[in-house]
Amino acid sequence: MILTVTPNPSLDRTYEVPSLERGEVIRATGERMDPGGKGVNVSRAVTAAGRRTVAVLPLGGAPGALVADLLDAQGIEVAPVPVAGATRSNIALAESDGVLTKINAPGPELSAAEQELLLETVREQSRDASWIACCGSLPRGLAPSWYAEVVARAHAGGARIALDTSGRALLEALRERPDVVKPNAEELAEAVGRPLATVGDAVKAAEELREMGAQAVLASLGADGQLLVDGSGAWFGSAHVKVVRSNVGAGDSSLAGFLIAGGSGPEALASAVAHGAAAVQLPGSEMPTPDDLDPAAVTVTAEVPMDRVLKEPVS
Ligand SMILES: Nc1ncnc2c1ncn2[C@@H]1O[C@H](COP(=O)(O)OP(=O)(O)O)[C@@H](O)[C@H]1O
Ligand SMILES: O=P(O)(O)OC[C@H]1O[C@](O)(COP(=O)(O)O)[C@@H](O)[C@@H]1O
Repeated sequence: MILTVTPNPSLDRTYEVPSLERGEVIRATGERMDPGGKGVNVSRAVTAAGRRTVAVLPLGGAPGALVADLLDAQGIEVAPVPVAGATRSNIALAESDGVLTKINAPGPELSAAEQELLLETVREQSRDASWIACCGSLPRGLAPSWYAEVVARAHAGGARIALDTSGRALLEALRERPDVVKPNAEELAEAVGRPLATVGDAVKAAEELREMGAQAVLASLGADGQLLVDGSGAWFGSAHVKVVRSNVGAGDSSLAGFLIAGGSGPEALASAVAHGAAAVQLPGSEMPTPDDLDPAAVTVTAEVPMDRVLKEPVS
């Protein structure tokens, strides 16, 4: 079973708009609502793949009830932690030229009792988990060391941990040696405090995260593909994508693909790339089913193109 932990879930609202004009009334041409948050999306993708997952998440207020209903409709097993504050709503504005603008709300502050209940729920649900995926930003109330504590507890219980977060929450958790971390290019650049211009820059940054404690780094580089750097070396994976519809949740879909395929090595990287490529061709944060995947379009190589200039460099 793959357990996911999303301390700050969301109701994701996507509006399709012709283009963004500041200060104007913009009429949306389409809208959709998805249950969101990075771990929630991992659970949606794992469920879409026909594998068992349980999603632990705080839920509160009317948006929280809606997230619960949407997850129920998708057949996702949830271990909810009831909280007094309302679950946040995150907005994505998808322009017709493919540019996406996101507004992520801070979310409710968790009280001391709610924090304790969240940790206790993670502990209870961890019993038959082979992997625990801890994903997304931390809500107010949780200390930046929160994920570090979850990693330490999971390892003590014999589970492996995948961590997808950023900033201090990521840096503090590295000391507990998470089995895999999944930064995107911006998060990787922020973690090492340097810009990334080439694939080689990303490899060096990933190696630095390993020196700081990560056992493996699955770095997603948007349109440029993905890198896996672990104790035995580095691999680069990419896939041809015809039309990008929405990249919301593409990283989450990738992480799910990686874990479903065992969570280590080049085959897991290939699955991560296939899941990311499929996700960007679906609307909103819809997660791919096996029928959406095109493994033949994926290339994985140990000959990492170190000098390749990134299409989406991070300055
Ligand atoms: N514009 C794109 N074209 C092709 N593939 C993409 C594109 N954007 C994302 N992907 C695929 O989805 C994966 C995850 O996307 P990325 O933007 O790196 O992650 P995140 O959603 O975490 O920010 C990428 O590594 C790639 O495989
Ligand atoms: O916890 P954060 O960093 O605010 O991110 C939450 C958002 O991330 C998502 O999981 C999307 O993930 P990506 O940013 O990887 O595309 C949304 O569902 C959610 O709105």
